[in-house]
Amino acid sequence: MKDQRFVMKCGGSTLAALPDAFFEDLRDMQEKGIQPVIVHGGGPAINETLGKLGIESRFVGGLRVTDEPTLDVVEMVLAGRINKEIVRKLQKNGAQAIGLSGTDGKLILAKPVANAHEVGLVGDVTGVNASLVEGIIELGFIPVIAPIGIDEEGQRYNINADTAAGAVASELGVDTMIVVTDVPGIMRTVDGEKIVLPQVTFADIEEMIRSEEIYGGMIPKVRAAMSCLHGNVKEVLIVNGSADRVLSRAVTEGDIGTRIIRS
Ligand SMILES: Nc1ncnc2c1ncn2[C@@H]1O[C@H](COP(=O)(O)OP(=O)(O)O)[C@@H](O)[C@H]1O
Ligand SMILES: CC(=O)N[C@@H](CCC(=O)OP(=O)(O)O)C(=O)O
Repeated sequence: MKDQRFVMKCGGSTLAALPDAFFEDLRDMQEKGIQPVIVHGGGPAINETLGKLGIESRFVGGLRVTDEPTLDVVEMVLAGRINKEIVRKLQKNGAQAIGLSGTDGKLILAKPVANAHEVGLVGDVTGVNASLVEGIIELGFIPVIAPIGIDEEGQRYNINADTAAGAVASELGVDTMIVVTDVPGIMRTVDGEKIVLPQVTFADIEEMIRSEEIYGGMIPKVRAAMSCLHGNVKEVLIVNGSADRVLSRAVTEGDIGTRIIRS
């Protein structure tokens, strides 16, 4: 990786299980002058809290159907519980971190998604306050960003965390985005055996979506990957968070998980 800066998206599927070693790895990278920017999810924790409140979770095309009461819970869980938990774990392992939501300093500007009539207050990113993120990095902190967006009128939006991370990576102009999840990469069954594909192109992805070999939560990841690879981002890596030294291996060696490239 030429760039010393990268964006990492950390999925809710894996957050609770991330070992201390994962955060120590981030600390070591920070000490070496590598600058991670973290965007996180938290879908399972949102489902759990909504469930406790007796609110049913509904998804259309992988996006949570979000009204104002749901958005209160989404913001509370993502910008409160999960964001602060990540910051605490980083600090406990010797890294320096500051947590913010996309609404702070209008970090993530958003507009309603095209199918807002179906999903409600779900947003697409229209802009990222890159200078705010850069300012935090310059101060020596890892920015930890919750995927809530805001528009110029002050309306909040729930944004899929993969989509938010892709937009942040694009706007910061980093070379690499690393998507940390609960599987070792994009998998395919070959001769009855499940294998991890070391590299996939856009054409491979489109074919695997058509054949339903890529489904569910993997779809927003590959779509966000393709979208940021249309811009300045050169590679997106999908990796498993519990693999040993996964981030430094992804950043320095790139020999882990699935690499998505333009062609
Ligand atoms: N081809 C594929 N290879 C690997 N995982 C896949 C594939 N297609 C769909 N998936 C699913 O995508 C899931 C990861 O997405 P998701 O659960 O939304 O994670 P996260 O919370 O990290 O965003 C995997 O656990 C797996 O069930
Ligand atoms: C619009 C939308 O669906 N937003 C997501 C935001 C969190 C997320 O994306 O978390 P994961 O990365 O863990 O899936 C949600 O409400 O669940």
